[in-house]
Amino acid sequence: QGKIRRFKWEVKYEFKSPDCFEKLVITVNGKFPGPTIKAQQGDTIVVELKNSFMTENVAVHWHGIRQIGTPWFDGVEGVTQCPILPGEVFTYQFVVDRPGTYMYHSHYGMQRESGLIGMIQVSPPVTEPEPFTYDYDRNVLLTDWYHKSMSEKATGLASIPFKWVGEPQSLLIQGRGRFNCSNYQTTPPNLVSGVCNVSNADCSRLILTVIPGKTYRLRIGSLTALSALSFQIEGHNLTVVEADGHYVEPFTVKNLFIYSGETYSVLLKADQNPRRNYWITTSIVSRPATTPPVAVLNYYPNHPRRRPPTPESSNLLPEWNDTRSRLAQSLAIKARRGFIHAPPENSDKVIVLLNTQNEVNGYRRWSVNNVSYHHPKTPYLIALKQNLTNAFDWRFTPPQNYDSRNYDIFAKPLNANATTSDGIYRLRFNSTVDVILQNANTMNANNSETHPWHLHGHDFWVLGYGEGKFNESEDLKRYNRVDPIMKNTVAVQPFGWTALRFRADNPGVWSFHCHIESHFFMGMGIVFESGIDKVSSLPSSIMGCGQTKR
Ligand SMILES: O=C1O[C@H]([C@@H](O)CO)C(O)=C1O
Repeated sequence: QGKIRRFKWEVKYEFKSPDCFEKLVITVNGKFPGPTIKAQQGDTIVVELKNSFMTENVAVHWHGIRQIGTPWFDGVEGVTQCPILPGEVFTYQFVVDRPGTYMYHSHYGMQRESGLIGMIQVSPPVTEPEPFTYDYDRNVLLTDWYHKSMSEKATGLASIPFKWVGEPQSLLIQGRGRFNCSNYQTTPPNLVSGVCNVSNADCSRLILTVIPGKTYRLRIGSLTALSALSFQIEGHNLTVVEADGHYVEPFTVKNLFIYSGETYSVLLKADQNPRRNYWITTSIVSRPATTPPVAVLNYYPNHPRRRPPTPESSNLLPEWNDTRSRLAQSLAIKARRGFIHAPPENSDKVIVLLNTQNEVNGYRRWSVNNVSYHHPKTPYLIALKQNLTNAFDWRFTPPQNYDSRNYDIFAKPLNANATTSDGIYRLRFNSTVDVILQNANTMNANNSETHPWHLHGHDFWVLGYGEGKFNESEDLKRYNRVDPIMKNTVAVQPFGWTALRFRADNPGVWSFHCHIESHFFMGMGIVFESGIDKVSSLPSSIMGCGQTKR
């Protein structure tokens, strides 16, 4: 029987300068990133959330928490709940059932990238210690940062002509980065006037102080809006021990690749020359962009402000387009011996999901099997449970086995027109489902992007990755059926495929989508339902919109 941990949160906008440029930032109780939730496996988390925005709705997703028995508190506006209106208080209540590193963030429109983010640390029961030891625990939450508002970006994506959000202005480590203010005078896309002050305390360099000889567990999470990242600490190795709440057979990296929606725990031993400090960097990979923010690893008792003797740029960064190295890390991640949950031997169903960039009525969109997703006005969970048969397109069966065999993934789509729908994928309760995420060329020649896919309500086994088009007769043989890691977020690489398997054993309605904020907004997602008849009666707090309006 766990403890009940109660939190009272107020979310609002405040002026802050996380990268020295002042803009509106969402804070939780005045903090950005929000407070860390610390709990033990089996505890119940109760968050009383007050929406103090003047004009915006909100909903908060507890990323990686499966919400077993509480599918209505998954926090996805349009899927599991009506949005929380300005001035309202909404109470989330759920059990954290597994130890590990998780995150929380807004799941309303593109609001996540305005700053409603934070971390969740769940410790195991004392009788089941973790299979590694460390002296101290530190959060390293990574984000990319834009100076335009969420509304401006979302409006651009939903306009004709299409206005792409572009690359972020900076990267933040624990909410702090550094924009080169002089760029505002020189670089055309950044010609915006505003307060940019390099001596603002909000953007002072993040200092991670370590005691020589001690071991640190860095809980690294990424909630970027767009960017895939590499994280590195000059002169130090990082030993990966956890991914998305599952223990990893330890392996060592110099550059940790991390996609939006993923968490990793790495062990850092302070075993280098203690008479100096070292650069900590993160950089964008898989897109040709550079905005390296730099933090400092400070060896106690050196002065935290003492500059490392090397240039900031001396920390070796991977090439942005080195897909092979990223794939190599993904392939190196295996479940830890002694903690392997073998996947079911066979699946009941295989769903191939072809990821394409398209147009729908002249609007630029992303589609899955040629269908671009949009939220209904009445959340699915309520519509399905209450049998509201005209709340969304119940008759529509998404093309689960869309014939992608003849689709040329290396070319721009021949016919780029897709359709749009709010139809869902209904899965037999307790069935085992394989999903093949198949990447393809975008609407630009010779271009394919990285997409981190996040599944709500479940963890899945990552069975395999590959380059090119998935080929059943060949690639099935390459699946890892022995010690695959379980995760909730996994990347599909440019022109590649990723295969995963999960058990549809959590009654509810669950979103499965690209964790790139603008891609989901542009339709890159689907919804799974299973076991709706096993969902107990819904709390009235999630209602009040669409057909649930009284
Ligand atoms: O969705 C996207 O749109 C742009 C580009 O494809 C538009 O031409 C881009 O880089 C995306 O990720």
